[in-house]
Formats: sequence, C-alpha cells, structure tokens
Amino acid sequence: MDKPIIELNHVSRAFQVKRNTYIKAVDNVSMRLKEGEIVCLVGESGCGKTTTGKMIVGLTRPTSGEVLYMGKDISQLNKEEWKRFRLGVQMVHQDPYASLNPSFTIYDTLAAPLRHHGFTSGDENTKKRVIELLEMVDLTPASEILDKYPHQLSGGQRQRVSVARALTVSPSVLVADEAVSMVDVSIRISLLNTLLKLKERMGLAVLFITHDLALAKYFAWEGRIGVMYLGRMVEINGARELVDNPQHPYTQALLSAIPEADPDITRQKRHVNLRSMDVPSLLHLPTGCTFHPRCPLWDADICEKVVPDLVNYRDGSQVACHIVARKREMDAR
Ligand SMILES: Nc1ncnc2c1ncn2[C@@H]1O[C@H](COP(=O)(O)OP(=O)(O)OP(=O)(O)O)[C@@H](O)[C@H]1O
Repeated sequence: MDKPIIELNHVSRAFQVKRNTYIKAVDNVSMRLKEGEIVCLVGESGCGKTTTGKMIVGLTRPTSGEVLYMGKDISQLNKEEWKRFRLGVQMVHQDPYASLNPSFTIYDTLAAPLRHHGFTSGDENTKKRVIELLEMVDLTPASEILDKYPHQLSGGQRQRVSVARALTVSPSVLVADEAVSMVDVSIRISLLNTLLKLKERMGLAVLFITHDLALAKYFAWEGRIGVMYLGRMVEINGARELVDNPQHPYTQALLSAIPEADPDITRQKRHVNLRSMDVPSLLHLPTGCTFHPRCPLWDADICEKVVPDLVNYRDGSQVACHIVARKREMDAR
C-alpha cells in the first residue's frame, strides 16, 4: 500500500529552443505518488508542471534521471510492461475540446478504447460499461449523453467525458493537467469533487497540475502539494502543513497572492515583499538559487552562488532554501 506507483528520481528535461540553445524545463525533480494518494503540482505558467506530468505518463522522455513505475525504470520496460504502464497511468488534458474527436459520439469515444484494449466484448457488455463510466463521472442520466457529440455538451461535461475516457482502461494513476481551468469556478469545484470520489472508490492516485494554489489546497487537503519554480521543486509538504506553515519564500509569496476569502489561507497570510515581480527567463537563469533575485530573505554569500538541494526534514517537509536550512539548523541546536 505504501509503495509508490510512480517515482521520479532526479529527473530533468531540456528542450532545444534555438541552435545550440537549450532550456531546462524540468531540473532535478524527485517525487513519489502512492496508491490512492493526491498530489498537486503548483507553480506559475512555464515552471515545468506539464512537462513533469508528461514524463510521468511516458509522453516525454527525461533527458536525465529516472521515472519508476511500480519500482521499475520505465526506460527498461519490455513491450508488454510498457503497454501496462501506458494503460495504468492516464493523463487528462487541459482542453477536452481539442482532445475529443468531434465526429465521435460520446458512446463511440468511450466504447472504442474499451473494445480496443479488450476490456469489454459485445455490444451489450460495452454499453453497460459505458453507462457505468458516465455515471462514475456524474454525467447522468447517462442515456441522454450517449448519442451526443462533444459540441453538444458544456465545457464541464466535456471535461467529465475526458475523465471517463481515461477511466476506460482502469488506470491506477490519473494525471489531471489543469483539467478544470477551462470552465468556471463552481464547475471546477464540482469536477474536483468527482475526482475525489473516484479516488475514494477506486483507490486512484491523482496528480493534479494547476497554477492555482487555492484550488490545489481544496483538492489536496488530505494529500500533498509540490511547489515548482523555474523547473525546480522548491517545497513539498502535506497540503495542510504547506498552507498553515509555508517554508519556502516562494510558497509564502504564492499564498500571499491569493485574493479569495479563504479562512485557512488568510489566517496564515503574511505579506511577502518580493524584491522583483519579474520572473526570470529559462534562457537566462540566475545563478545559485534561481529565486534569489526576487527573494526577500536572500543572502548574497550563498543564495547567488549555490543551488539549494531539496532537503528532507524530519517533519516530512522538503524544502530547497539555504535560509530555511540555516534557520532549521540553528533551531535544532
Ligand atoms: N516541446 C517543447 N519544446 C520546447 N520548449 C518546450 C516544449 N515543451 C515545453 N517547453 C517549454 O518548457 C517550459 C516549461 O513548460 P511546461 O508546459 O512544462 O510548463 P507549465 O508549468 O506546465 O506551464 P503552463 O501552466 O503554462 O502550462 C516552458 O518554457 C515551455 O515553453
């Protein structure tokens, strides 16, 4: 039960953007996802969340480091194991309009993978399972949805069809990439509730990728949140702990920027005076800690020179910050 289904060990991914010019979209990220666990990846646009998600589902290969599925490096899987991995770890994309075939009815959209992968046989059996799947994602009455085309559904309903399609192959991990960002807030929350129910019912592990820390907090309240900045993981902790006691100054800044009236967040809210509002380009990354040009705590002697490691602390938190490390060392004395 406690064994990770997915494990990233020091995973990096570079992309060539010009001749002889590469950016590191993901830099030395390590994390684990266990059965039935919820983990949210949070960070500003372009910080490497989607690339991390794509490496987890095997759509993008790491430039270095390893991705383990059930303890085995996915680059070493044989054909049969790779197929099991690709079915077991599913991704739900940002824009379901673009990812659903407009000429397929919802029934066809769900029946095709069921039949193709041999999960059902015969029309009756397939129809029963399609209805079951639609009900699982709260698209009811299912009979009224079956013959519709994607354009006849609302944005929220299309998102649910995308989730149902991912479930056709009975995965153990779902990577939901900003799956709710295209629809408005009440619908976003309702879809997150459906995902939480699926987690309970199926023991599904969910990695939810969002730039919205308030949403991550809502979704991952029983799970963990990982905060990314310019390709690196800067803090991972249980969602409650991370919101109640953010350690990394970037996490503090993200929390302080949440405008909504959220009592858990506003209670803890500290005003963070960033030294700069500009996010550096991945093409010209600052030396040392890449957050140092914006960080209110920065110490030129170390932060500009040395890349901070993500340190595991005894309370279960992981933080990559020289100043936090120094303070914790002093407190421990
Ligand atoms: N295939 C690619 N080729 C070149 N650069 C890429 C490619 N995929 C991603 N990138 C770059 O890598 C960086 C990280 O992108 P990524 O999509 O992982 O970030 P993100 O945090 O998910 O952003 P968003 O929230 O905007 O989706 C960005 O600068 C992006 O432009």
